[in-house]
Amino acid sequence: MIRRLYRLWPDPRLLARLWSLTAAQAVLQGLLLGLLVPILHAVVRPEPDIAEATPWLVLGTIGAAVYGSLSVIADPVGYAAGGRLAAQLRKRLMRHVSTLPLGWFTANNKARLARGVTADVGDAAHLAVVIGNPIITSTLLPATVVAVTFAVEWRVALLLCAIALAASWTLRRAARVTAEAEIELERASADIAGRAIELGQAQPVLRAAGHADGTPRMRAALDEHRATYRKGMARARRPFFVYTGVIAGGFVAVLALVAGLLLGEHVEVAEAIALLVLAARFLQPLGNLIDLVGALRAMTNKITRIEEILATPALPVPTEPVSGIGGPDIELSGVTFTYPGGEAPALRDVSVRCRAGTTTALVGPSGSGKTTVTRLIARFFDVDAGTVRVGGVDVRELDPEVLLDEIAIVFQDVYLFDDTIENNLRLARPDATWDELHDVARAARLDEVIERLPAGWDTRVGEGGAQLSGGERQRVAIARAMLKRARVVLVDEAASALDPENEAAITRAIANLGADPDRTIIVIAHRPATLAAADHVVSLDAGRVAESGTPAELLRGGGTFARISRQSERSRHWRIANRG
Ligand SMILES: Nc1ncnc2c1ncn2[C@@H]1O[C@H](COP(=O)(O)OP(=O)(O)OP(=O)(O)O)[C@@H](O)[C@H]1O
Repeated sequence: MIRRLYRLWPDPRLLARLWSLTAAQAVLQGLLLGLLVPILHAVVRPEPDIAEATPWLVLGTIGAAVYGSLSVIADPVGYAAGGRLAAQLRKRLMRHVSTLPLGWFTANNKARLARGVTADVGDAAHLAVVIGNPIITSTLLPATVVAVTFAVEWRVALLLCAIALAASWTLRRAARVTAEAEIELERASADIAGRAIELGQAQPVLRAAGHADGTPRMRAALDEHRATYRKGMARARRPFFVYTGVIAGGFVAVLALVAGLLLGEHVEVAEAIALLVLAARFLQPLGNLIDLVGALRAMTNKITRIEEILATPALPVPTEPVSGIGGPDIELSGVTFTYPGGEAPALRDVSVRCRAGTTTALVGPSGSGKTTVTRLIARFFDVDAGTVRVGGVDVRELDPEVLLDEIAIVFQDVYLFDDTIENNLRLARPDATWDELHDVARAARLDEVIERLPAGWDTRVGEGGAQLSGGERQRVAIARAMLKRARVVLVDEAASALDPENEAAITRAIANLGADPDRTIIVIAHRPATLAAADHVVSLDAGRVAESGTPAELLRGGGTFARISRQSERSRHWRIANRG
């Protein structure tokens, strides 16, 4: 554990200093206890010899002064260490995270990162100081005491070694049982949390059925949780009792052995007293170790989570990156890709060519790989086989900043900052003039949204853009892409139903984006109007290109694309007829 902690910090000198001070104090304490032997030897006799005891007493006083000084030095070091260690580790995590592929930032991983950077790092740093020190003291002090005891009476020293072995075995068992009990408790807690969510979500149904306080399944989960908790606690406590028994039994054994040695005249009274004091100082820190088991486990979990993030491989950066592209054409050739941890490839041998200045529509059933194509172009991930080229350059050879400068992404669910519309647009180009802002707003059909807002351009859009509808947020993102003058724009058109005004506006906005002959657009299309306006359509199925060509060619071909188009046309008419 100590080694794992040490490896976690980029500059572990602070930790090393702190732990060396603690180690020095523990060893010194053990050695000072050893001085008891000659002192008691000189004093505990029919005629005490103070002169014989004096040098040892002086040595003891010097040792105590050194011990005191070490405490004075160690206290502020320990006090400051927690905060500094946390800051160091946070910096290391953030630096590593900034090198990870964008594809790593899934909702799950973002939650892991947030927990890692805040709670886990803070706790790990705090525990490194708060647990590291007692662990060092509780192991080094008994070890020094055993060494000193060997110098006095080897039989007692051997008995102490046997007690240490038994304690260590029980401690390991306690740790294992605690871990198992924790897993069981966690499982039962997750189950009960699931039932609680269900209880909340299903309230209307439950009330209607006269089960407002939950179904028998929910009550059974509660009972099960209670039983597991009781069983887990009882199981986890057992090794603790055994450990306490080992320590107490150990002391009785030492007492018996020392008494036997005294009666057999193998040791004198002074030595017997010293041996009992040494045994007491040996057993007390050893006894404390059991209290650290729980904290140690908590720390192991936190360290494992931090280590997992740090172990995620960074996006490889070329040694001599290409610093610019020619035209904005895009080419995927023979691309095969499986998501990290995924079982089947999301794309298999996919080849797609998008000429500069054209609009390509990606279509296909859910899960066919449309989003994956756009993610690979933006290099959220690297392909397993084949190449992705932007402007003729393999994206792996391109300077990552250049690639991100050239590309704008319009997600289905656009995230906006809780700021004004103006500032949300200026994010793309802070020095844009008012004319430019108005131009892009008009082209993205955002002008009509701004006109309706109470404070126009100065309207704050709320957390994540909550004040605007999904379609309106997409228009902001399209305007941003225009302002950025991105030559490659990847659009994931909103799949959910939009009101006719937003739908028409977004189709128009995408068409305006594509009006620039120096811009290539790839749009994951869900609307017939977008498909009809595309220069080229690529239809994907189960990660493969099923068909490709102009919309007219594909319609004539009568394949999947023609079928999807006809279906969506029919449902569109159906919707319109229903509205009417
Ligand atoms: N982050 C991920 N990790 C693992 N597998 C993923 C991930 N994202 C997508 N996949 C899988 O890759 C395959 C292709 O997914 P993709 O999102 O590209 O499809 P899609 O055509 O865009 O679907 P949709 O229209 O539903 O968005 C699917 O089988 C999906 O389950």
